[in-house]
Amino acid sequence: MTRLLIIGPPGAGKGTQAEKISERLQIVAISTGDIFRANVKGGTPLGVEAKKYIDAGNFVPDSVTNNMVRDRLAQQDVKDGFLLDGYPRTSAQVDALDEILAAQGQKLDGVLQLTADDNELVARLLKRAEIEGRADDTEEVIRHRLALYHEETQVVVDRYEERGIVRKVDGIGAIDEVTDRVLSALNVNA
Ligand SMILES: Nc1ncnc2c1ncn2[C@@H]1O[C@H](COP(=O)(O)OP(=O)(O)O)[C@@H](O)[C@H]1O
Ligand SMILES: [Mg+2]
Repeated sequence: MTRLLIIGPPGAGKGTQAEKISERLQIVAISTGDIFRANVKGGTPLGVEAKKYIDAGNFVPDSVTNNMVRDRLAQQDVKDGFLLDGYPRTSAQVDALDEILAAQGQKLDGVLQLTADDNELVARLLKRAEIEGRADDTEEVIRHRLALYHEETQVVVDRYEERGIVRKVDGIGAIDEVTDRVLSALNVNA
């Protein structure tokens, strides 16, 4: 049973690496961004609410996001472990996740921090925009999301660092190279 988070700025490769880790460790990867985007696409009430924030590169409010994660972590497929991608992004979300897990008698095993410099991130996201056409992958919105990461999410890393559970991985390089680094940081044989 493994309970992990992957954290890093937009474009660091969280989604890319989360897929590899979840396959290798046989745990479910949960991306809050993907869940929101699916709801936006499906026109659900949650999606309609979330869209206003996401399109502008802002965070969906903590209360909405925390409730969504609480519901998701109550599902059966999470029982063998999980890898959260894109959550928590604020200090209040760290508290909420602690509460959600404590209520189940659980806690986090590790936090994987993926790093890359801003210029690399912008370049990757502009390229992703060509492929996926995400509404929040324009240069202006990307810069705003990076600023928000530095302002709001760096503190999340700091809080987990105090607990001594952060494993930092350089996200620059070929995808497979980064995966090897990630797996060795998790003490998994590639
Ligand atoms: N190691 C890498 N080198 C180059 N491009 C990468 C790498 N990892 C991911 N990418 C690309 O960068 C973009 C952002 O990756 P993604 O996994 O969606 O990041 P995040 O979920 O952290 O925002 C994607 O288009 C992906 O193909
Ligand atoms: Mg992502």
